[in-house]
Amino acid sequence: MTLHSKTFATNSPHPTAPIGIFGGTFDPVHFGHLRPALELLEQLPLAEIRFIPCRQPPHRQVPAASPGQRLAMLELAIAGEPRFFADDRELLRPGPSYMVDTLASLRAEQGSVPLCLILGTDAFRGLPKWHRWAELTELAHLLVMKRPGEPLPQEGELKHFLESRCICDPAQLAQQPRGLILPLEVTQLEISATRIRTLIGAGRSARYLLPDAVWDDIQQKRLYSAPLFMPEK
Ligand SMILES: Nc1ncnc2c1ncn2[C@@H]1O[C@H](COP(=O)(O)OP(=O)(O)OP(=O)(O)O)[C@@H](O)[C@H]1O
Ligand SMILES: O=C(O)c1ccc[n+]([C@@H]2O[C@H](COP(=O)([O-])O)[C@@H](O)[C@H]2O)c1
Repeated sequence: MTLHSKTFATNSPHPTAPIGIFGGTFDPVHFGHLRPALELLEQLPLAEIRFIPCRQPPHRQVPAASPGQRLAMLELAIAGEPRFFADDRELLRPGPSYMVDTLASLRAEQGSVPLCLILGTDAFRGLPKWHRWAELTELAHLLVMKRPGEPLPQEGELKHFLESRCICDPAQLAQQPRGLILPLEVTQLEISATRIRTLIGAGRSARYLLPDAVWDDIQQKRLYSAPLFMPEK
């Protein structure tokens, strides 16, 4: 397994344009990640989107594919979009992949450039279980993408957290480095990595749920097809 750091776009025509940060397990990456991310690039004043696969998800089982396998699939998936980048910082960091640590390292590199953490509504609703979650908006804005069957919180502390920071105008993201929440409508694709792993485990095809290059890679390496699939150490 070879992990490597990529060089990121530093010659953007808008050096202070916000950077999108899309964290996930990406086990595997699929069109439910890629299509909404492209729509955010088109709709918002973002310079780029960095996909950051986590090494050890804090609140779920160890991923089925290894860090190197998940990074390889991600790189295949984003190869054709010049403003998508894979960032392997969480894969290189031992221990649980806490997002607050990731955002702190990005903030140290980027100074006052606005950072926008991209989340689906399911991940947003789980936010109070995240490590030092209230600090996330001290480091970044949040972009919350609607996900099928996953409404925004309607009560409790998260509703208050959302309402006290919620904006409607995307232009505001570029005017301050952190602290705002923008809920977004994206094309609703009811695709999940869990469903893809289940299909493959049952001997069925996952074609057309993810890029062909990723599907070819999965087949070539026999990922997810138990009992043949042995995750790389
Ligand atoms: N179909 C989708 N539409 C919108 N957002 C999505 C979709 N699938 C995943 N996301 C968002 O992408 C981020 C990373 O998700 P993740 O890598 O866990 O994918 P997943 O499909 O939810 O995986 P799993 O089924 O293994 O939990 C999360 O913020 C999640 O809300
Ligand atoms: O920081 C945390 O405590 C934390 C807890 C749960 C999830 N996350 C991050 O949220 C992102 C989506 O997680 P998941 O489990 O939906 O793939 C991914 O980047 C995780 O590292 C982060």
